[in-house]
Amino acid sequence: MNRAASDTIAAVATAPGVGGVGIVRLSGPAAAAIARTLCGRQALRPRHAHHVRFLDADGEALDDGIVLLFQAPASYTGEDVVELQGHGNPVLLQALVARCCALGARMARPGEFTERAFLNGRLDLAQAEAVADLVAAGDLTAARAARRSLEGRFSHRVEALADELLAIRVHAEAAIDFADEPLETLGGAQLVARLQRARADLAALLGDAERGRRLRDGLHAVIVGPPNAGKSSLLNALAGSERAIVTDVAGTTRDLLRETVHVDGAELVLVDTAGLRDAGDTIEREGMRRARDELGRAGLAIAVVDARDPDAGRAAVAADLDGVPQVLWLHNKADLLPADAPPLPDGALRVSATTGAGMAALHARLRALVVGDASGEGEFTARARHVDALRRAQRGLEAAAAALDAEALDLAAESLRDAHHALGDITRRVDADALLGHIFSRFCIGK
Ligand SMILES: Nc1nc2c(c(=O)[nH]1)N(C=O)[C@@H](CNc1ccc(C(=O)N[C@@H](CCC(=O)O)C(=O)O)cc1)CN2
Ligand SMILES: Nc1nc2c(ncn2[C@@H]2O[C@H](COP(=O)(O)OP(=O)(O)OP(=O)(O)O)[C@@H](O)[C@H]2O)c(=O)[nH]1
Ligand SMILES: [Mg+2]
Repeated sequence: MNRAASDTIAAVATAPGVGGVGIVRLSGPAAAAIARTLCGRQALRPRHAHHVRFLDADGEALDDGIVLLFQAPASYTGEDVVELQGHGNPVLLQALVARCCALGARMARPGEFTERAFLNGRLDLAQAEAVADLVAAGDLTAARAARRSLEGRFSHRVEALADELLAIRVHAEAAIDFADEPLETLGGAQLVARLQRARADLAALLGDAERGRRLRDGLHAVIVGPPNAGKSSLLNALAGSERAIVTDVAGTTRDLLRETVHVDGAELVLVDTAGLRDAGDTIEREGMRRARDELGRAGLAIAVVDARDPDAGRAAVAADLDGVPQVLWLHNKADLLPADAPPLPDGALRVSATTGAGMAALHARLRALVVGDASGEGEFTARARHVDALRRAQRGLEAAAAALDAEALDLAAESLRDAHHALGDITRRVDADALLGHIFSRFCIGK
């Protein structure tokens, strides 16, 4: 496999705009030569910080800064990498990139450094995706989870399972060659037991990946309830700022108001909506229509009712909650309740959006709804792509188990292959050659 790139890429690696320091990164076979010319030096010592002047075509200094050379393969991309660390002025940094291009580099596409790291085997595909997730993480918990994926925690579990499926495939393929014999004599019981274990491992991995996906993508939570229940006040309390207009007039909110909030490390895309009731002018009715529309796409409904008359509130919105995957009932305005208030229905929470009472318990519940109750350990980020692949693998293993049950070995082997390939799609490290290698090394001697 020779995927080594022949061209050298350049880009500003730091965020756009003015900063203390700005970095231009080069990667590829000409990176070191370009850097030597640009810095006017005969040689650059790898992994050594040289303070130099970055020179323009006429030998004039563009800037002064630090140059760093990472020699292949010990670099981020696996190629020669050079960093030009200059002053954080975007005009200067662009001029440095232009100078690199004049000396033989070309502008990098978005993600191309990490793509090269993947193509050179420094990262697998899931790890490369985790780099983007780490950079985009909205808080420390999400960043920690993305870092675990980047370190390979998710990939290692996928690969361990892929290895086990490979072994099961090898066993099944071998048994096909002796199809005249009964499956029992070919270790059929062992095969079934192994497959059973793999299915359990896959189910556990799928659960963790689904939580990882929610950690990354956030949960789409729609706040609904009758007018004046305190929906907009709740949005403001969760957002920590006065985003929505709050008044004591029923029917204040009409438009949908969207706000991304982080609750104990879990991301929620909150949507405030118009109060639901059988009244209102044309504008309010359009607001309610939008609220119901939004509910149809929600992963969670946060149903807010007035704690002093929760039954009326529930009656007003219950019909609209059909089909919403999860519903959290909030009895708001708890501060106005008498001390001897009746007990809450199961799963409901009492809060006060204005005093903050009960908000800590609400945070904990929301976090659990997003990422589950699992302890912090083992958390990693995942993407919809990964969850889809794991589901495909799950369907393959189910089909394989059914085929084995019917002693249809050919079919079982085919489904096992589908499942194995689905896992391979996640890291893109499993390929046909690996299977062939295993099969030939184990079964072909003397045959
Ligand atoms: N200045 C700077 N800071 C940075 C990066 C960078 O590229 N440049 N990174 C960019 O994402 C992140 C760090 N990631 C990196 C990953 C690998 C290597 C690297 O050179 N790896 C070699 C050597 C390993 C070693 O000696 O520890 C290797 O893996 O062989 C460098 C940075 C965050 N901070
Ligand atoms: N005492 C008390 N008042 C609250 C609480 N939450 C909201 N309110 C008050 O209730 C009134 C209505 O609050 P909003 O947040 O506008 O209610 P809403 O559900 O968004 O109402 P609509 O947008 O009209 O559907 C305001 O006067 C708030 O100050 C609470 O927890 N305790
Ligand atoms: Mg409102």
